[in-house]
Amino acid sequence: MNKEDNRIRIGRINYTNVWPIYYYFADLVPREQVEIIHQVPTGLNKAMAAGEIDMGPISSFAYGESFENYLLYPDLSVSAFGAVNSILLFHEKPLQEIAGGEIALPTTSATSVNLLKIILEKFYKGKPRYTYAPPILSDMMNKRDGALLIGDDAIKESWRNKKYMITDLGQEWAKWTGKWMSFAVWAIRRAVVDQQPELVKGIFDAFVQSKHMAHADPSAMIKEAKSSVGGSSEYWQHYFSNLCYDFGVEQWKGLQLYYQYCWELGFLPKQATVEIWQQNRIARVTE
Ligand SMILES: C=C(O[C@@H]1C=C(C(=O)O)C=C[C@H]1O)C(=O)O
Repeated sequence: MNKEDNRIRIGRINYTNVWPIYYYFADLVPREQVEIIHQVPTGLNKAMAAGEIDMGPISSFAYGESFENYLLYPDLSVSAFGAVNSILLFHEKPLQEIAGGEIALPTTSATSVNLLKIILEKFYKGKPRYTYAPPILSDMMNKRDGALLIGDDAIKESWRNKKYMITDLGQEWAKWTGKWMSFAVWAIRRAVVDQQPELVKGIFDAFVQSKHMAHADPSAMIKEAKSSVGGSSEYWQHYFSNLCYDFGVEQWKGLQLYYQYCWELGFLPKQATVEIWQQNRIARVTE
């Protein structure tokens, strides 16, 4: 809660990928009760862990790090089965040849950097050296074999790119596992669920309604994405309809496998369990 005015503090990833869930949201909740904080995923992950925000999308990896403190909303995520179009590795040589090389990772991401490590280390049996860098492709590729970008940074470079091979990590994950991948999940601090159950429910309903409204008629959202980020209407039509904003059994199964691999490879200290908020009941997801 914001100490001065008691508003609930809600994160928002400042990439286009979350637009459907927010596009109508502000009109559906009492404005005096919510404050929206825009940041890149790693910023939101840290703010949630520090108690500076109360709920919102975080990297699914960050949920795996702090799952004891959070519950997840059902029906809300940024997921894909196969290509995501905005989680992209740029590289000069085929993956087999760079799996032991130098890779630049963006400071904006937590889920996708660990997903890339799983792909290169577990699936391609490599052991690359990683360096973290701000998401600027030309700098990242300086003396490196590959660079990962996420969100709008990845989208814009995919439009400009004439130089590199591009690997979509969602596609790689589906190829090796046959599973869904959820990149962002909607977390709520457990204490907030206890303190503000009605508001937690109202906010959930508003997010879900925004998602349905944006899906039913995406034209205004597509027009705005085109004017503020660039690209064509066809691009955004495909981008939004290709991403999945639901969070159900298929997405949970994919995420459980991701957490298992993160644990096996030592990226997470414990195997995370997915616990879902259900109108004040808690459901633990098991396969
Ligand atoms: C689909 C995307 O997923 C994002 C990737 C994240 C990560 O790698 O930590 C976190 C949140 C998501 O917004 C994207 O960035 O385009």
